[in-house]
Amino acid sequence: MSALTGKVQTVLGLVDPNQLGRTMTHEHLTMTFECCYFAPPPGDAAVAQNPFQMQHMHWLRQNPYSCHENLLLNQETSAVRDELLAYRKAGGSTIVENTTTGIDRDLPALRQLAKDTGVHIVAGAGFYVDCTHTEATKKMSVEKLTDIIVGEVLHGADGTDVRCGVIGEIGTSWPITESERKVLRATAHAQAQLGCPVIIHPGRNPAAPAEVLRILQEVGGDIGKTVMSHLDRTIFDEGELLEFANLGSYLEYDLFGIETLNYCFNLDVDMPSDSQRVKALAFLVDEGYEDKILVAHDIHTKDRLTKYGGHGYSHILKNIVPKMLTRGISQQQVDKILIDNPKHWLTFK
Ligand SMILES: CC(=O)NCCS(=O)(=O)O
Repeated sequence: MSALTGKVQTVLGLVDPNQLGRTMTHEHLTMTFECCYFAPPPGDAAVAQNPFQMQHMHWLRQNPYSCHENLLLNQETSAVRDELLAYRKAGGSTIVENTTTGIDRDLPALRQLAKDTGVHIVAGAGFYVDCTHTEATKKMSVEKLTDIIVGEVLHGADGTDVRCGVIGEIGTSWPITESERKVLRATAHAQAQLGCPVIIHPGRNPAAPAEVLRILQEVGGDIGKTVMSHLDRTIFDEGELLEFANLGSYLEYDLFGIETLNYCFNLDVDMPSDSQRVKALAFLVDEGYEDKILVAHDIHTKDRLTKYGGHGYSHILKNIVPKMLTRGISQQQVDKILIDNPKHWLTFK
């Protein structure tokens, strides 16, 4: 039992879990994604230089990672503030901000956004994928990494007194690297000490999510308090999905709004449409997993902001929820996905 037990930790302090309301469990409000820059298709170098014009927006949505400027969400704090006010108007109340070390977490900005908008913001502790680990990070022991993560939750991160309320998104690649394995072990140790929520970014392979859970479990991680993100681009076969769901983590569909034809990070993947995502949720509900489902947009590039004609942070509340209700998911089940499941996950043990 600690001071955190039974509470949720936001960037403005501890709150009662019943205050959270509708929650997006995987968003970014300020970050950079230069680590994942992907060269434009042959012949498209010129448009990639300056795509923020109406006639290029379709290109940008099909090639979001091929324009440097699009990867700088940290330049859009004012637009994000407006988005959060719109999110509240649409009935949203809480956002879990998954930016970790390696993709430019900005805790003072998050605290200011929470103050300006009244949205509860929960910040993430820990480290993103291997290619963003510094040489110093790669050399750290599991014990040192654990101390850093625990400190980010108990005392504040990045030299601030802003405390993180979840561990993650913890980044993993496929295959999982040695440095990422150490971070995963540290995550499990920190979770065992703190009783806190964990959220994982799996590598882009159907075997990745289960392998991450195996590593966490091996060193005492609490799988029932762990979210597996990005299932919409990772596991496609229904049998494999059920096998994974049976392991007991939360199941997150968090790329709502992305309808890219060619997924540049894994061309074998057919990125699902939002309709297909809703179908996957309905399937999991039918199979009895309604207590484990979470949803979000994982906004991490500029083009997805309403300022640039994108879907914004209110898309699920405004468009996806009505669709869910027409596809066999009841209002009570929607409320579980948006309110109850996030609340249970985010509450410290
Ligand atoms: C910020 C982040 O990691 N987003 C996920 C992008 S991915 O293409 O689904 O890996």
